[in-house]
Amino acid sequence: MSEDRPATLTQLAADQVVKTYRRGAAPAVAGIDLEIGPDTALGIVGESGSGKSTLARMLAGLETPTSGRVLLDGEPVVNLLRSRTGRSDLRRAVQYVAQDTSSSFDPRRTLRDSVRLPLLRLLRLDRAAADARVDEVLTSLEIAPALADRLPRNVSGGQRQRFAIARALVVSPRVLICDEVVSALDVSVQGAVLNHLRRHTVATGCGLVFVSHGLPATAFISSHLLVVQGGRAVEHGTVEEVVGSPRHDYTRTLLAAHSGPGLRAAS
Ligand SMILES: Nc1ncnc2c1ncn2[C@@H]1O[C@H](COP(=O)(O)OP(=O)(O)OP(=O)(O)O)[C@@H](O)[C@H]1O
Repeated sequence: MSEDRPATLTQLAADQVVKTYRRGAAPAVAGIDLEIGPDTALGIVGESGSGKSTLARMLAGLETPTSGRVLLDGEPVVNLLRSRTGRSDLRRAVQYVAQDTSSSFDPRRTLRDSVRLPLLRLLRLDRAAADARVDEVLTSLEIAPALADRLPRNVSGGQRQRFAIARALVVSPRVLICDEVVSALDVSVQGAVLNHLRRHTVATGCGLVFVSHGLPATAFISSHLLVVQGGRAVEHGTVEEVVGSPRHDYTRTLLAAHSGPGLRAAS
């Protein structure tokens, strides 16, 4: 890991993480280092099967590395996962939103109930304080309050995705991990969700990991880009560096495939 950044600014780090799902199989992630600070919005791009989701899930503590370590404030995440307090600390600090929200909500609870739940369970807020916080986050994400009283099956996929983001943000995580959260949305909704995410992370200093096939969306929202191929980081730098002067052929291929008006660095 780089030595030029004060350790206190690194919230979440991967230290040579490897994930091999089956003995003898090629690793899905083959030794990646990264650091996420409060000012970092790291976009992870690469083709299908390159290991992006595996890396994101390891960062969230949802997948255990075969070797290497994920560290939250310097503490190995595997240690945190051993105790209830540690798991709770990890969930407060790091939230993960997946692409497929169809099964991530309890079908019998209203969306408001689901968004409120982490406040009751993780932050131990009372019901009134939790409701006030839910309203605050729904408003910031421009979600119509009436939608929150519906069951998950009674809203669109795009609306459910916004509720999944609200449920992650409600506990004010220090790092938000978004795994292909806009890929299934139509273009106009994609833009709105990206704008909300960008505004929120910039305003609150929440670190962001944004996994996507889509280079334009990723470049828009990110301060840094990690380009992965076959489980390895082939390029890692600021958006300006990677988009402006790519050093690897694979990055140049990705950029050529996505050249167009939407591809620009986040300011
Ligand atoms: N639970 C699992 N068990 C076995 N192999 C897996 C598992 N999850 C992922 N893999 C394999 O690991 C490799 C990387 O998959 P991963 O989903 O991390 O890639 P990705 O870049 O996120 O792909 P996509 O963009 O298609 O989601 C692939 O070869 C995949 O088949």
